[in-house]
Amino acid sequence: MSPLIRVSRTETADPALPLPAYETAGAAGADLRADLPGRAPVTLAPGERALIPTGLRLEIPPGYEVQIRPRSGLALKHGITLPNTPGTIDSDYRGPLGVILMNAGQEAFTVAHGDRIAQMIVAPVVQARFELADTLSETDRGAGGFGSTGRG
Ligand SMILES: O=c1ccn([C@H]2C[C@H](O)[C@@H](COP(=O)(O)OP(=O)(O)OP(=O)(O)O)O2)c(=O)[nH]1
Repeated sequence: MSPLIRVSRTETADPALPLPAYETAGAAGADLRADLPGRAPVTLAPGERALIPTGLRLEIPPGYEVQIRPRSGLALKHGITLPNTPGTIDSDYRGPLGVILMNAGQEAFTVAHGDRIAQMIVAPVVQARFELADTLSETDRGAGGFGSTGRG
């Protein structure tokens, strides 16, 4: 069965704003909306970023995380992205969910109340254990990285 994420609204949120929703049967991401009730739209100049409230708090079940990712349409048409993509929402976080929106385009972009600004992906996550070791197991790759296997 799919995990249940309990959602509450922040004190100042617009109760009429739709909750995150999957737009199609096979969608991986549920769209998040800007919650700016009674506030002027937020205009991002080229290169500018802002924390946009969603008006939501999440109760993510243990063993899961939420990733906040850009919407490709906004990215392609307007250069709108998230500098921290994918934003990580921890299962024990109960604060307001915010989206750090950045304008990597060449023109100003305005976010209005209710706009779909990003999408959230729910994913299983594991916590590893960490142990200090004197030596690590050997592999064919060894220390090769950062393009060590050549171009293409
Ligand atoms: O795009 C984001 C990223 C994070 N968060 C919230 C939820 C997350 O659980 C918390 C902490 O995020 P993160 O661990 O990425 O931030 P940090 O800079 O390491 O802060 P902290 O020291 O609070 O963990 O902030 C958001 O609302 N939106």
